[in-house]
Order: sequence, then structure tokens, then C-alpha cells
Amino acid sequence: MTERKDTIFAEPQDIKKFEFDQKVVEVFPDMIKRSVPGYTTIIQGIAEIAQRFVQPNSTIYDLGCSLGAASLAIRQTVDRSDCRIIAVDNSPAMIERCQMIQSSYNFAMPIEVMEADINELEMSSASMVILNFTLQFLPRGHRQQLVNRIYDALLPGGCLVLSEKITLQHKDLDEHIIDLHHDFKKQNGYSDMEIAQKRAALENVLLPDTREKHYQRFANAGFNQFDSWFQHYNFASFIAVK
Ligand SMILES: Nc1ncnc2c1ncn2[C@@H]1O[C@H](C[S@+](CC[C@H]([NH3+])C(=O)[O-])CC(=O)[O-])[C@@H](O)[C@H]1O
Ligand SMILES: O=C(O)C(=O)Cc1ccccc1
Repeated sequence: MTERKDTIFAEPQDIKKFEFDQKVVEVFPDMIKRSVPGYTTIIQGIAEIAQRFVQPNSTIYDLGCSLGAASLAIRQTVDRSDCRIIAVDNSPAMIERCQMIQSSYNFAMPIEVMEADINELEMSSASMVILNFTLQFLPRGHRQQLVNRIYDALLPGGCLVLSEKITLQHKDLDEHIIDLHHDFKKQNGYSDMEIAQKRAALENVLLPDTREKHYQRFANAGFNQFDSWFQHYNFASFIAVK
């Protein structure tokens, strides 16, 4: 096994931990597209899934919405005036910019942009809940309770779309896929130094689980229909239906 390049530049304890601050907000659309393989495809897929699952007189929750890319894609394709989107994030900088972006559009479907911790958010009458690369930033001890509460808030036939960075079950294969992800970042213009520093900054901030762990949480919450609908390297999206 060749020496991993990303251990040369950065000692985790020397790098400031990653946070969703104003500096990240300014570069976020570019950053996430260049860092997450398949991000644009996933956003488009969420909009198409919404066309099948959004029910009349219901609510859609976009949890950890950032700038609201998923909410905007849904409003552009479903746009029902009898439904509403509640887009939630606990980053003041993200919420301020998300509010500006969303209010610049004129859709029939209203959106409420809310600064809150999703672990404390009351939810109800949901036909669709989106966790698009958000659960991975919550402490692992909080994840099952959130998935349980999402299940309880969903209407019968409603769905949860969960997109996550994942750890592959087999360590050697996981290492290969991590390298392929880093190659993806390099192809998108990041240097070895930038990749290593981001990896160190995300250490103990972004905590990926295995696919099997996500499936276990779905089943524990009460979902009996769930599977993946997209994967590119160690980035996957799952759908669970109540
Ligand atoms: N406890 C919390 N409560 C609320 N928000 C939180 C919490 N923890 C983290 N966040 C928020 O979750 C988001 C994760 S980014 C989501 C991308 C978006 N979904 C997208 O489809 O573009 C993913 C990424 O950057 O890789 C950030 O905006 C955090 O502030
Ligand atoms: O997992 C990674 O290496 C990332 O860079 C994902 C990511 C993308 C955007 C903000 C934070 C983390």
C-alpha cells in the first residue's frame, strides 16, 4: 500500500476545526460541488422524488438546509400553494444568506427559513423530509432520536431522503474509495495541501457511518421500506418510506 499523501501536510491538532461560518457561506455552492461527487445529481433527484411523494396540504422539511439548494429545486418542480417548505439550519451565516436567496424567487409554494437546532425542532404533517449531508455533522448519539422523530412526523406514504458521506464496511476498499474521492477533489482543482487540511478540519466534525448503520436506524425508527438510490464513491443517498 503506497504512503497516503494526505498525511504529509497537516497534523489534525494544528488545523482549525471546520465550521459553517461566513467564510464558508461565501464559497459554499462552489465548495460543495467540487467536494461532493454527485451533489448536483442528488439535488435534481430530490426534486424528482418530491414530485412523487409530496402530498396535498403537507409540509416538506429541509433539515440542515445550508443555502436551501434542495428547497429551491423542490419549489421549481412541485410548487404547490397548498404545501409549504420549512428550511432549517443552525448556522446564522447560512440562514441569513438562505433567506436572501429564497426570497428572491416568487413561487406559489411558501418557504419558511428558520435558524434552529434540528435536534430540537418540532415536526408534523410531513410528506417529505430531507437530510442532505446533514446527519453526518450531528453527534452519533443524537442520530437515532432524530430519525425516530422524523418517522413520527411523516404522514403515511411520506419519505425521508438521507444523503451522507459513508464509510465502507471493508477497510481496504474504504481506503481505495477515500483515495478516489481525493482524486475527484484534485480533478476539481484542490491541491494535496488543501485536501489534507480539509480532511484534518473535518476530523471529529464530519462523522460518517456505514450504509448498514443507516439501514439499522431506519428499521429501528419503524421504516420497513428503505434503500439507496444513488452513490458515487463514498457519497450516497437513501430513501426511506413510511
Ligand atoms: N444541529 C444542527 N441543526 C441545524 N443545522 C445543522 C446542525 N448541524 C449541522 N447543521 C447544518 O448542516 C449543514 C451541512 S451542509 C448541508 C448541505 C445542504 N443540505 C444542501 O443540500 O446543500 C453539508 C456539507 O457542507 O457537507 C450546514 O449548513 C450546517 O450548518
Ligand atoms: O467530505 C469531504 O471531504 C468534504 O469536503 C465534504 C464537505 C463539503 C462541503 C462542506 C463541508 C464538507
